[in-house]
Amino acid sequence: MEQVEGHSVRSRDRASGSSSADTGVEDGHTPTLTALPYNEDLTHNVTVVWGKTSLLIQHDQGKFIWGSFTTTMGFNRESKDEPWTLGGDKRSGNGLDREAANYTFKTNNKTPFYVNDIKKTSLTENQSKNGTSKYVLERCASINEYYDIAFKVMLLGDSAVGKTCVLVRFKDGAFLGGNFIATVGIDFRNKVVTVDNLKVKLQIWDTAGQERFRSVTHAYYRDAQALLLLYDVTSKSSFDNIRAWLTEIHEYAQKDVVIMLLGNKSDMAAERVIKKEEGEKLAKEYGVPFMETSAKTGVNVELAFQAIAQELKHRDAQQPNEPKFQIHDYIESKKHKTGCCHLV
Ligand SMILES: Nc1nc2c(ncn2[C@@H]2O[C@H](COP(=O)(O)OP(=O)(O)OP(=O)(O)O)[C@@H](O)[C@H]2O)c(=O)[nH]1
Repeated sequence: MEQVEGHSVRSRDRASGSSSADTGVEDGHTPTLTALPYNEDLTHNVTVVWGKTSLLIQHDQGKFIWGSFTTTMGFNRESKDEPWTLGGDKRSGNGLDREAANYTFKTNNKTPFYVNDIKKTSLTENQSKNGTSKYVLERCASINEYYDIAFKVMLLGDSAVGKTCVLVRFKDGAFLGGNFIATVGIDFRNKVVTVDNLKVKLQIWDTAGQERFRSVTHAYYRDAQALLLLYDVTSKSSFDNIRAWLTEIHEYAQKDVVIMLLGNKSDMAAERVIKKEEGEKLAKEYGVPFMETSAKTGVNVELAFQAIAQELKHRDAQQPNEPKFQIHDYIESKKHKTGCCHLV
């Protein structure tokens, strides 16, 4: 059976290689998919029930995350640009997660809104001076989201290059600062992106960079349709090891796997030891697309995954006489559109 982070399987699924019916079970919830009528200016009364996410994480990842908690919302929206990310605020847990309360949300979201689970400290505490409330949307962002096709993507690279942070930035729009906690083994998150009006689910596997987990992660290579290979622009060894990673990839991955090289932590200008040109040169040598990213600022993170989704979708739908999708051109065209400040 397909391993599901928590999302229903509704259609063709390249990630599992099979076609599956809707299981109806997502993130441990059994969602009720009753569409609420669209209202330009919806106000939702939400009952907040605390503690479920901790149970979920315990179940999903086998660990209890103590000391912090964030809002979790189950909802449906057309794209990640919909107006739900009202701001970000991570706080320490202080026992409030045993409380229950009624909060009111106001939104002009155009898509039906489903509430499965909302966690927060206190609404009054989080009301900013101008009266708007702040919420962090995490984990359930794509709950209930329909998709047409799915692919497996893997994040690879040395320990501490920022794989988990890049994934969290892409999935939740947040940065995991603070103490570094190395990934143990392998973990994954799903995210649905839109490519030419098609919903493409990316099942993204976050691997442990530490050598001792290598044999575990090798087993997952062959199922991946795309690999994001990361180095840290402030770490020469992580850059030097890219060649070894590519050798492993050629040994264990599918022959036609899509590979993209990412130089992460581009925000750390003062500590940088690897020039952007060096990354470009290496990528060119191996014929793979390249960009510098920052999980901290978000620069190019979305673009990297979007480009992968584009490439995979086009490959899947490719007709024999059709010209191939040019991922390099796509990246360059999008980079230029983001303007001066997002270029690296
Ligand atoms: N400044 C900055 N720090 C980052 C960035 N990405 C990650 N970090 C930090 O780098 C450290 C390692 O990040 P992780 O994402 O946990 O690294 P990883 O590659 O998943 O590590 P493993 O799980 O051991 O393979 C953390 O302390 C992050 O906060 C970034 O883009 N900029």
